[in-house]
Amino acid sequence: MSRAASAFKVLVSHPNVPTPALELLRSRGAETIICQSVPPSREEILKKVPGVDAIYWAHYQPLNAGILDAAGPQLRCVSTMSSGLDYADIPEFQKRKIPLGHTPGVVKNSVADLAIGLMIAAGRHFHAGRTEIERSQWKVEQINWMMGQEIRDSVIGFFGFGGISQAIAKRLQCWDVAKIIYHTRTRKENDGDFKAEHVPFETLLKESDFLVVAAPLTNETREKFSAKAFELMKKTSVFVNVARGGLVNQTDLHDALTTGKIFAAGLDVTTPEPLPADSPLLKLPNCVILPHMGTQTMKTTIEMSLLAANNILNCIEGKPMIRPAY
Ligand SMILES: O=C(O)C(=O)CO
Repeated sequence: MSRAASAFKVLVSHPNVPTPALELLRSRGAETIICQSVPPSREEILKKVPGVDAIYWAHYQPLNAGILDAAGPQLRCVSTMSSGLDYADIPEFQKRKIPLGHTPGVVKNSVADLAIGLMIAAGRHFHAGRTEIERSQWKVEQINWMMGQEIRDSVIGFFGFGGISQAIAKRLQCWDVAKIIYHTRTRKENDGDFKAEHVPFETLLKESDFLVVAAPLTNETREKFSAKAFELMKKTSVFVNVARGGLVNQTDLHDALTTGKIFAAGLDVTTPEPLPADSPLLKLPNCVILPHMGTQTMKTTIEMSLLAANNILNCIEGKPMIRPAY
């Protein structure tokens, strides 16, 4: 264990941060100031944050100038406990030269597992099938009932080809897929490891049998999947989003699912979150929706929490963050 830094204060924005991460911070000299509200209350954060050396941001509320101003000029660093940073005002951190860390990498396995679950659940009518049982509509005598899409012999397309997409591609190596294609701004050096091919966005849309979205939400990717995109996709295609709801125009997705432009969708992320219980998307038989639980396993949550703590500790101890955001 490295030398304990002199005492410093860390504001922890959520009471459920795993104990190993809190113990790690304390073992290296941190006094942890833990917010108790669930869901986190901005009022409590603003009350407790003045004077801290570091902020451990463990939820998805805006992380912006308001929080940095309230913390004060002694603030040395912030780490989120998330991979995505769409809720953080990164330019504001850059302007103030405050290091910001996050937790990509460690999320890839649990999100990849869930994405494959969604590919199958949406492609094979898990939601509609369950509903039919509840409605006593189990039509097992009909040979063409609940016909779904198979992963075998399919073209699997990825929008984004970072850690999560690559973890999915790695898992699919033994699923007898026809081809793996992906679209990113630039070609990935290691795509050959996954027998994947870089293609233009339009080709991704036209050729994918399963299209998985696993890219950050930025100004460039916002609503990238709208009517124009769904129009180009195969009528038999399955659309899966494990990234952020904001990459999709949900009204257009609803239209694509109800008019047969695409076959089905599996979503772990929506806009807004939580999705209102009366959302029209929830009424669709060909849409499987989960409450943003890609990283919800104990193993991954602990890994994320430790990485966030280590980002902060590195910074306090004068070393580069393990996963800096910029
Ligand atoms: O880490 C993230 O950004 C997540 O969305 C967790 O599911």
